[in-house]
Amino acid sequence: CNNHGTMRTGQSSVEIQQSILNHLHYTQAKPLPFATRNDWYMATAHSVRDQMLHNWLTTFDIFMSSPREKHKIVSYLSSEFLMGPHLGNNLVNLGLSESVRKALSALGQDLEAILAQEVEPGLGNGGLGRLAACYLESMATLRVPAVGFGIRYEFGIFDQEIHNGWQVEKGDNWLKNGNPWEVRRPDIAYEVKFGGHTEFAHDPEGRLAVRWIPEKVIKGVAYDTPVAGYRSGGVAVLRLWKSEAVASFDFQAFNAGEYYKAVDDKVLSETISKVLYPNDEPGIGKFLRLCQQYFFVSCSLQDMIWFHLSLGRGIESFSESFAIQINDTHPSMGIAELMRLLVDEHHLEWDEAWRITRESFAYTNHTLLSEALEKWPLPLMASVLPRIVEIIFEINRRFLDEVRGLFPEDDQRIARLSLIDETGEKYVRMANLACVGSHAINGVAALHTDLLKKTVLHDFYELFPEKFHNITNGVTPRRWLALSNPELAKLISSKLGEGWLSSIETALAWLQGAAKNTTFQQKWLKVKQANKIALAKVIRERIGIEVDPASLFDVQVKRIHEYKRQHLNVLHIITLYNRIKRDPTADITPRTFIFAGKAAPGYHMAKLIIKLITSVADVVNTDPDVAGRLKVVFFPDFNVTNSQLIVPAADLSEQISVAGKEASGTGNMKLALNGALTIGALDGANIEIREEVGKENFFLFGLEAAEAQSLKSGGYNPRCWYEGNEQLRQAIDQIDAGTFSNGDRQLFRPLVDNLLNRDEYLVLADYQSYIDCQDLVSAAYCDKKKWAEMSILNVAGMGKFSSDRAIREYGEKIWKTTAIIDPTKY
Ligand SMILES: CCc1ccc([C@H](C)CC(=O)N[C@@H]2O[C@H](CO)[C@@H](O)[C@H](O)[C@H]2O)cc1
Repeated sequence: CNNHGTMRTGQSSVEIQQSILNHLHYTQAKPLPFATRNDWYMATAHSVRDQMLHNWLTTFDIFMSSPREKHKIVSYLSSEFLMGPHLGNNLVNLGLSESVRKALSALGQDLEAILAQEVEPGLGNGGLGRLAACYLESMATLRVPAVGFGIRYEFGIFDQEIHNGWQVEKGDNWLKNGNPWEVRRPDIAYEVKFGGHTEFAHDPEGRLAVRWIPEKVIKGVAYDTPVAGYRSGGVAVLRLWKSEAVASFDFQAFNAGEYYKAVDDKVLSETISKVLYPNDEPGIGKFLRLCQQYFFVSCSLQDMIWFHLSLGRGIESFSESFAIQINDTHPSMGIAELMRLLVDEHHLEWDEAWRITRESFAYTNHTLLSEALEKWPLPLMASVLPRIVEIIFEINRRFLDEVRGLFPEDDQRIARLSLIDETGEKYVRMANLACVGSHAINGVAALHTDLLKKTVLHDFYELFPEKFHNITNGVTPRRWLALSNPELAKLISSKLGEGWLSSIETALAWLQGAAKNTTFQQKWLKVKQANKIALAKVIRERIGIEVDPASLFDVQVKRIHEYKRQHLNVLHIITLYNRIKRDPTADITPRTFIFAGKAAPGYHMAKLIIKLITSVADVVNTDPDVAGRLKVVFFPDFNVTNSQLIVPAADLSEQISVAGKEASGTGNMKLALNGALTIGALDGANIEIREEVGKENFFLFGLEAAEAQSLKSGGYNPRCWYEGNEQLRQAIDQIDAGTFSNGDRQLFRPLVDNLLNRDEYLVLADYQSYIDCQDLVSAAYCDKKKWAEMSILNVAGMGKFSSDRAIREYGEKIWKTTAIIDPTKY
């Protein structure tokens, strides 16, 4: 027993049984006969949490007792962490699944039912948020000292319901039953200033300094959630900030009978961490979003400085303690905030402060969509964050002086590089601030990083080529294989033995040897079939559609966005439908098309695409000529839990964004890791997946990024492609004529107009190549043996796409961190 108090970390099913009963008694305070399903879930969760907190405190001790300079802490700043449900994943990573299953069944409880009790924390929109979660788990697995800093939104991403074919958003009150995985830290709280003005003043030591007199001060309180590594004893921490009023009750106002005023401050203050913004592509930034971004970076940096100084180190060595990664531009105000803290509060000279800041920060870009680069209206930022704007001006003045030195007379370049966009309304360019204030900049896939250097960040690449790195995304094989597809994981273990889950980079390739083995192929297909039958059951129960598990499960699951081209997928479905209508005896490979994904509430074209999918489904699914050979399903409320259900059942992975638009994609990796074959263009990480699995095991179609770019800049006229292709024309005419909308010709007019007149994402240009490629897929699927071989080779080629590999690269190329070795283990 160590100095962490009584031993509560027995791992035998009997000890766990006792621990669960203890928590039911001492934590849930529920007499056994009255325990609800949620009480059993909470008690089980607390028992598992005990194990993780023990590992965390043990790891922390090792960290604190190891020589200071040896370890740098990674601070991953992200406005989103899409963690998914914790219990199942923690059981896999701690190796407790079987003993907890046994303990619960001894107590008359079923683990599956308890698992289903957990409400997932949907604190993210999509790729960016989920990547942050996979990276935290890999940092814990690799024992890299790491903290994920973010916002504890009270309401996460909305729950999606489909009413009459349309998306309807429902508030996500995920904390309604409480959250057993977090620990509130009332003693870890920081004040954050907003509004007001700045003035020069002499500080107590007589130094002239700038003082920020805020109009409002908000308190940020930390909530810690441990993130377990896979069988490494490592633990990372997710530290999320909740906004609260400094004084949660104004007694004077109350006495004066102003009851509302008494709690005014409380209500207002709590608004900052109230809800996640459901957009995954930036629009004009909202005031609250700006406050959210500044709030969590200020709390996080104050917390890092406090910890650094508590190690007895001087502020000047701050960058040796922390490697700060900003997840896209959302936390980039941290650069100006660290300057404010170092200059105004710790009285460092500007240059010294700037050295520390640059050495500390690194920036990851996740999107190429130019309109996606965040920029804040200067007047808004100046009124909310007056001191931050002054610092940004000073950073800009010094930076542009540097640039003028290198490129005299090149005013265009100066204007493009400036942190302030002065073309029309004045804006602060957050990507420019991120590039100037960081020592490293990376894209998330080879093509993406290349395009960053050539396009949106070209000027910065010319200025700081040494800063640019590529680190292709990765996903954790623990959640996305071992947890969501245990039968496939077992089958792989039968070939690779144990341990491969923490070294898939090297281990998975060994599967190649079994790809042609008939027995192994049959077992492989059997596992896939079982996953498809399980999904078919859920689709029948939740959506009321009967799908055939023997059909090809064709899956497109991701946020709804025109560049991801869900509507191109629909054009294929209509084309197949017309083939059957033309000749009902035609030989069609039966397919079940499964779509899932949320549309940003204000993104009307994306919502119309959902309506198109559900409308085509209503016609195709009930057409007697089709006779069930085609089924179209829109699976509602795509989130981590539902993704874990759908991904293992996929035969075909739709990665059909137009080349040059999808930065990387991570769904493509999860689906291939679960044996799906990919149909895709040469976009994002598709290119690297195709290289790793073998060109012959990938269904490629479409224009390449350069071709797409030149077609667009060469005056692309989509109407020509429409007129030049009978099948395409018929499909679009049907949508326009109301074939899928009970004759209503207005409903899809905006979509048809867009396709015929703009088609920014080259749907019509890529249509025929896509259809031809899909015909190859249908033919290939009929040869089960060949398909099984290709599926096995896809999984064998997924080693590179482990988030462990990506984290190792960040450690080597950017953070210069080393893992915390557990002396007891080695
Ligand atoms: C301001 C609103 C907002 C919110 C999120 C974002 C993200 C950058 C969008 C996003 O999730 N990008 C995705 O990031 C993944 C992880 O790197 C990539 O795999 C996807 O290609 C990329 O679209 C932009 C703007």
